[in-house]
Amino acid sequence: MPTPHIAAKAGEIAETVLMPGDPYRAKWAAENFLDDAVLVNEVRGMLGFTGTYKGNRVTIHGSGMGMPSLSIYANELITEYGAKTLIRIGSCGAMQHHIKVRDVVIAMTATTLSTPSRGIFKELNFAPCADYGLLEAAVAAARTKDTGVHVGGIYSSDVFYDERPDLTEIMVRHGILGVEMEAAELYNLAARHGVRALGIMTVSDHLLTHEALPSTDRERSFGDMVEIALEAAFA
Ligand SMILES: O=P(O)(O)O[C@H]1O[C@H](CO)[C@@H](O)[C@H]1O
Ligand SMILES: O=c1cc[nH]c(=O)[nH]1
Repeated sequence: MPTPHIAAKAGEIAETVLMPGDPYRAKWAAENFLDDAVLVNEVRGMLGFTGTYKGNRVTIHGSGMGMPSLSIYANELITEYGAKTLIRIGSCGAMQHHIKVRDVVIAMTATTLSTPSRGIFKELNFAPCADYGLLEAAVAAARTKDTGVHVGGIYSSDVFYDERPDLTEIMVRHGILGVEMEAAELYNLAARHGVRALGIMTVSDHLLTHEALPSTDRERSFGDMVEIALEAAFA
């Protein structure tokens, strides 16, 4: 400590870490939802802040996009800084007609074609799984809000620009709620290290209707999701 990718000193990272893909979403969330937020990392522009929420210490740290990037930050946060609860606060593309843009999706599990853990699991099709206590608390927190909430399986993709309409059709037909790019490996790492993890995503675009929010909204407008994550972490 510090690590190759995180410059925070010992004790500057909280046991509870919220992880958006976007480092500027981390900044916005820290400034708007934490008290006394302090910048604790900016190596490579991957911003991390530590502050408090209702008196509880929290770090909000970017993961970057994609499972290899998330894997670097989550590994270092867990093994070097002692993170015990990691909640992804992400965006996703909806894959079902009953899900609307700006609804919140809470991931029980995440289907993949591959993850950075494939080399460890080899022939084993390990089922990445959310922490049930966090999941239950997040659903309860979400039910207190007006936002639509959906709980189920998502797809963690290695690509944003997908060239497999056949695969999308299969996932839609099997009830996958949405697509994002990090949750499966977060769940794999949490299982490996015995910590808690949950993925909460706000729908930023729709694969079936082709609606899409602008990047500024993806950075600065997903407040319900941040509050759901914070309430779940300390329930
Ligand atoms: O908005 P974030 O949290 O980055 O999440 C989604 O957005 C990125 C792609 O635009 C990927 O990281 C995907 O998982
Ligand atoms: O990975 C992602 C994230 C948001 N929207 C998508 O379509 N894909």
